[in-house]
Amino acid sequence: MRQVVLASGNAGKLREFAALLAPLGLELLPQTALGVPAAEEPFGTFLENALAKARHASRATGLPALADDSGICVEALGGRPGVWSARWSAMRREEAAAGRRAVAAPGGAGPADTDAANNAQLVADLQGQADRRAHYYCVLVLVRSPDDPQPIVADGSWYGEVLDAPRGAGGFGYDPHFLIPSVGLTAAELDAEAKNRSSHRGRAMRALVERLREGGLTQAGAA
Ligand SMILES: O=c1nc[nH]c2c1ncn2[C@H]1C[C@H](O)[C@@H](COP(=O)(O)OP(=O)(O)OP(=O)(O)O)O1
Ligand SMILES: [Mg+2]
Repeated sequence: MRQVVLASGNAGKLREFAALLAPLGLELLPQTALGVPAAEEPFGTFLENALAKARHASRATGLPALADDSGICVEALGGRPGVWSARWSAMRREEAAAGRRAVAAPGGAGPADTDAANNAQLVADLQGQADRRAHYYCVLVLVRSPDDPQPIVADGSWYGEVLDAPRGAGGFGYDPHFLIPSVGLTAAELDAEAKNRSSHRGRAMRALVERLREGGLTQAGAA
């Protein structure tokens, strides 16, 4: 296996993957460069959404595909935004309009909200809340074909706290509001290498590489 489609349209993720995967000698092709439209991600688990994204990109291109589904899970919000992270501000608007907490599945193929809107929503949700604990979660799924019976799966978490006031210009998404207490910096204040060393995505990627080294891909005839 040399060419792999990256089943993501998120520029922040793509930058991080380029660094994380450089040592593997794989040629990574962002799905956007191949004209693959965003997949639906309607499920209530990160795993199911990642699998759907990987299959979608592999089916569209005929290539192996790697997908990432990730989000921020906040203790005081019962683990939300979670799988709704990319569409959190729209989700909360819909809930407010409906006057109740939504039970429906996450956002389908609708466009993600801007980071600024999602961050503002999260800060508003935590107004007056003393418990700031949160973690990022990332699951990666690699399929060799759209019908691969043995998807390779790895995950990772990164623990921190949500800050009201943003700090830092690196990273993407919720990073300016995500404080790592042990270093006293937000994820957006870390340089790219430092973020990859400790992030949910970095951990998941290293676990995935471990799986690949165990023989997953070379045995499967996709080389
Ligand atoms: O390291 C991170 N630093 C900050 N924010 C992050 C991170 N990792 C995930 N996140 C947030 C961004 C987005 O609000 C959601 C992912 O949503 P998710 O559906 O997996 O990605 P996406 O829609 O942006 O792109 P795509 O589905 O094409 O990969 O979690
Ligand atoms: Mg998405």
